[in-house]
Amino acid sequence: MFTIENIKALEKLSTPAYVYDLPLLRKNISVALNESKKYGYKIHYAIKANNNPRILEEIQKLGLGADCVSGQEIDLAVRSGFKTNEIVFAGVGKTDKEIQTALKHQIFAFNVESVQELEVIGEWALVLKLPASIALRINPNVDAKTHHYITTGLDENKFGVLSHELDRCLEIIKENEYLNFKGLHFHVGSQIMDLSVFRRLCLKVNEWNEWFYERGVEVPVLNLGGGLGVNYEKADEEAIAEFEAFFAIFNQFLEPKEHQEIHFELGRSLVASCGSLLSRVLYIKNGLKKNFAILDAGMTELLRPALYQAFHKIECLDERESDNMVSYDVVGPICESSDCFGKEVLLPELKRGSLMAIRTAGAYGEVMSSRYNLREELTFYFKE
Ligand SMILES: Cc1ncc(COP(=O)(O)O)c(C=O)c1O
Ligand SMILES: N[C@@H](CCCC[NH3+])C(=O)O
Repeated sequence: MFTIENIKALEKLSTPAYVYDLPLLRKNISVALNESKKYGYKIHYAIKANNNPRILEEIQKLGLGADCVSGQEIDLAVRSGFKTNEIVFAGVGKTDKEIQTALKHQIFAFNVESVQELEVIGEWALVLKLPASIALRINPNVDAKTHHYITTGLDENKFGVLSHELDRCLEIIKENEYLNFKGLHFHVGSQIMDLSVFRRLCLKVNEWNEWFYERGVEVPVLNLGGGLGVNYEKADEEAIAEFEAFFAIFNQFLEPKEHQEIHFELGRSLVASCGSLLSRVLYIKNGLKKNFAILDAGMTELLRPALYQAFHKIECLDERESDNMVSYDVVGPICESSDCFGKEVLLPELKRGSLMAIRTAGAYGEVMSSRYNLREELTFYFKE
């Protein structure tokens, strides 16, 4: 059960604030590492999920690599102590400056998403006389069965090199002595709860792997991306993601060649459960049709419910059980009707000042916050 007793300066707790449970973070990641190491797999942490310096420090110490989507993220990863040769860089719109940053740091691999991008990386590598390791991102047309905004592996999605352009990519790599072919990259989506999606991914990866070997091209690394979902309903009971089942699927269905390395880029499953957004009730408004609990946090602090109609468990920390349970629409203060954390949420009777926790907010929470409406800076607490 979520408690905040350990947080220092509890009386002075200012809200809205993110609170991160570091022991839970460490436990979650150690399970992920143990399960992945059973099969010799390597994990890169997808920094986009949460780039709070304290979280990065913890994750880096545990020995994960980093998966970045911008030059800024690469710089941050390096400053946070991640090894440069354990950093991968994806994204369909890498700028020249970002490519130079990645070259300068000699990262593990560019996950390349188009022919033109590959040409530009090649040009900069020649100009700077710095080698670039290339993993080609292939879109395997596997339905991730998740929200359509976070589905990335279908033919209609913008990600990855088109299959009929792979031969051209191999030519470009062959012609440029500064480009080294490192392997293949796949990522079909996020918050994937149906694990059969990963079985289907494996079957596609096997076919593509074969395609390269048939052409006499050795593929040193297969990077399967991330996407493992978390249980937002069972914030405490299932705080550790299904790493055992996840990695076992790849072990069962993937057919790597000898010496081929298998990498993953996990974000959400590593950090979601350790974060909660704390907020206080500003006002209660008992309407004709609905009761509204108006919080001091809104979509500016946690965008996921407004953007994806995502569910996050909402709890009152002052009183958990009551004979008098009331149904509330839990909303924020922002001038948007989508600024709603949950509709008809059954909670003990709330009052002005009630302390609330919006759970499983450690991934894509703080990083997606904004200052819209000129909101104040967020504050943070850490359970040590
Ligand atoms: C290329 C890539 N790798 C890794 C991730 C991390 O995904 P997740 O947080 O679902 O594990 C993402 C985000 O969806 C991504 O776009
Ligand atoms: N921002 C999304 C995840 C996107 C993953 C990045 N490709 C979420 O909050 O669920």
